[in-house]
Amino acid sequence: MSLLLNNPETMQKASEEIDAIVGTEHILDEVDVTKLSYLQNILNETFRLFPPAPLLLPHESSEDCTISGFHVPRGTMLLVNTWSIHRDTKLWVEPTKFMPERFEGGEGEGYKLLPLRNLRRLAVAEIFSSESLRKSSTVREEEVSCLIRRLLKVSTSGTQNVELRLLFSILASNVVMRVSAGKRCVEEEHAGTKMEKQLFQDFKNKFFPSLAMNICDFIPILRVIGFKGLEKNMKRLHGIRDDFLQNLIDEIRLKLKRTTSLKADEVTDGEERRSVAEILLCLQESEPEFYTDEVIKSTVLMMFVAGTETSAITLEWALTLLLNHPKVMQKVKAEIDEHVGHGRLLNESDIVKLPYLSCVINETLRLYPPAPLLLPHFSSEACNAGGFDIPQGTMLVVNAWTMHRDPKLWEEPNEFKPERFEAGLGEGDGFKYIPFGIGRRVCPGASMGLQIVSLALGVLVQCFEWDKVGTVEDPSHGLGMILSKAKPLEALCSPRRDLITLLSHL
Ligand code: HEM
Repeated sequence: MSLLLNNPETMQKASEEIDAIVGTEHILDEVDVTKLSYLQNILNETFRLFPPAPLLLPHESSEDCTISGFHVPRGTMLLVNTWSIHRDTKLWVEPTKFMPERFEGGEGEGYKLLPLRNLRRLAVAEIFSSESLRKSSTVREEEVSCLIRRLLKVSTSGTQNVELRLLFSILASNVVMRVSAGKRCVEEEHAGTKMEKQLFQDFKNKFFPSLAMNICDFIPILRVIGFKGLEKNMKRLHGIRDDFLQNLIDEIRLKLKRTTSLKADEVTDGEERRSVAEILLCLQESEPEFYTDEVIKSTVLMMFVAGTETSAITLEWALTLLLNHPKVMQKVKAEIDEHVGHGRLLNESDIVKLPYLSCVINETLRLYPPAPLLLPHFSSEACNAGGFDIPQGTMLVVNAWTMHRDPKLWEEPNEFKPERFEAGLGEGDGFKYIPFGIGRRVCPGASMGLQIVSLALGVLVQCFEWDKVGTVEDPSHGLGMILSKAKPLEALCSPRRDLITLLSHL
């Protein structure tokens, strides 16, 4: 009540909601309360700012356990400081401000009320570690083989013009979906059918909201004043995504129950590869308060959204650049022929032996970083960046695109010259080349993204002859927060003669 008295606009908005939903015919009752989402946001925000039990009640660990990386012996008294979690600047935008709107669209229900830093540590240790990456290599190799089979099917009768954007997007989405949730986004049996396009479009609509939604991440005021019915659309989208993700994890939970009652350590130590959702569901058994369904859904969602288009777009740009630079294409091919040969398909363990292929991918990411403005960052304290005083709580947008093409930092910055990466990046060069961001919020999936792109590009060059459809493949890019090619890539493709025998066995 005190907060409402001090915030008359919020009071007004709450009373308008009650008038609209309850009306003046009867006194508001408990059934009405469930329909009053803004009122509930006010309560959530009040609990966040003034939790009645800021230290919760002391808990005693009944057995040895690990909480967020800390070993907690049996019989330890545990105090949870809700007050500081709820006012942590790394978790909340303007945490001391009373803003019930922050809970709109379900935001804050799950992971935001949890220590995100710990979740990130978990992500790095369990999901993106080199061991997890190694275990998921078969997924990437199988999906790349699927792509090759598709290309082979259309091109065995002779050189064919193929549209690659959809194929690359399906490849990346299937890999990320299998790694995160254990199943494909589109099954191979639907390859090339209308059903495939429809299924994939449905997937995209769920996880890649329109430009309007992205714009509001960068210009938050648009959320408050409303932008093209944005608030309504976001709520609708949140509902659709949430149903999809909940069904997905319920399905996995059921499967886990049916098969075995594995414990998390058995799951992570074993050789068998398990999806991220499966690992988290097993951890849920021992730490249900931390690994809630909300946390699991958020983690899987984050992987879909951040991992699929970025990888697919990089692959599309890389092949575009190779088509426009036949000498570079030739050099990549020669490297693969020398180190892998024609007797077997290139696999992930070959990538370290292909430094020039890596240079091509680095140079692609320099010229066309898929997230040219990275993600918006927020200054948790006042600082000075590049000579500018940045007050605490400022939204910072880093323009990686400009840095990657700055003539003070790069020689002939607009030229495609993979050789510039041959000597590796020197100390401090990391700050001028940031396709994955840098620092604490650096992309945790960078290694996985690089593996997807390197493997797919390497195998495409190893198995097929490629050519442009016209004289030059148009390198212009579209508008948006994600730097995709303006015109989807089409190319002429035919199987390499030397590899016909190998390809016929795929
Ligand atoms: C070539 C492929 C990729 C590129 C270029 C890329 C790039 C980026 C960039 C620029 C950011 C923001 C960093 C910042 O603002 O400082 C980011 C964040 C993120 N990326 Fe990637 N990414 C790629 C692949 C992946 C993959 C495959 C995954 C997981 C499956 C992934 C998961 C994430 C996540 C979860 C975040 C958010 C991290 C946070 O907020 O702390 N990315 N990525």
